[in-house]
Amino acid sequence: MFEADVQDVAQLVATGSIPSSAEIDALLATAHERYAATTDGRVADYIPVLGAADPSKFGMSLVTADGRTHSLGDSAHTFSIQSISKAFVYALVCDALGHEVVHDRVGVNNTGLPFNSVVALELNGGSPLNPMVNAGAIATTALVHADPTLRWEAIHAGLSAFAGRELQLDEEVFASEMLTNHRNRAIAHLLTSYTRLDPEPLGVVETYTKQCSLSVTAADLAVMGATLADGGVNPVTGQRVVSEQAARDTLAVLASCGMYERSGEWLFEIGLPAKSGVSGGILAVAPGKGALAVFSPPLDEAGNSVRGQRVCAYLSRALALNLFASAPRVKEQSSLVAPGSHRKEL
Ligand SMILES: NC(=O)CC[C@H](N)C(=O)O
Repeated sequence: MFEADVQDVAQLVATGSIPSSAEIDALLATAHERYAATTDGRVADYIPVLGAADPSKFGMSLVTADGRTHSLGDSAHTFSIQSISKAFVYALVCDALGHEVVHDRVGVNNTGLPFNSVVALELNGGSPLNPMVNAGAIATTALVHADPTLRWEAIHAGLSAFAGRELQLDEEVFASEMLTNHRNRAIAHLLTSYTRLDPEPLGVVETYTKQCSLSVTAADLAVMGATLADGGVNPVTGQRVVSEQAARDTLAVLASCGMYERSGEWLFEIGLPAKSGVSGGILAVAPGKGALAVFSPPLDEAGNSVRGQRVCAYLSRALALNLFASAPRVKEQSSLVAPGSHRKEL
């Protein structure tokens, strides 16, 4: 899908080298121009208030792991973070409890099914399989704290630290989703029946819905992603938000599950850990380098922003960010090859 779309894109930055600020600005401008006229995709409306989003809004922001920010278009437009929150709540839980706890309760494998699938739970004996689908995210949110007030405070403070500013709750989105989140309530009850949720299920769904209703901009998301790219330290504020291990764990889960049932295609073609949300945000992280966030509400069938995916495909290629396209000299420095050793030619 994306390969065909970006076949004409030249790699403008040598693999392994650091692009200049002017190069990044020029590439963002080209990406914006290239995809501004795209009309594919549909705005999500199963959460009623999201259906009123302006499909023409289009913004992007790139923050490097050393804290340089580049933004374009509607990068300061606020929208609810939705499923992108799942990545950061997972990071906070891994930081506090260690990944083993979430691994036992949730898992790290792709379901191959839509993000709000009930069948996926039933097929797997009540295991949500991963923390990026709704079932796994609800189970992960439950691990933050058994007390609902402390649970919300920890999530609000944690996600704000990732963004480097205090994030606000979008009350309208929260109210709209609380009126219509019957499927998530069913999922939480099912998790309880499988003893995968300790606190009261509806209380956990309320916290989960709140975390999804936090208001962010593309610029915020890029800082949040750059914090993961920077091993858990927010490169703009300098604050350590989570451990290096928790940041690494999160990026690994984003690579396998962040784009739901399209995660395989995404990794194959774009080669970056990423997370999408139904309000139209996409965040792609280049470990050690930085993060790119795009906001554009029209979505594909899997619930991923259409323009967002295309911009990421374009910039991953132009900026040589694909993790699997490593430069030969990186290979020589790898600890897997002992210095001075020569592998026998096969
Ligand atoms: N994919 C998403 O962004 C889904 C999040 C949304 N709050 C839900 O639970 O359905």
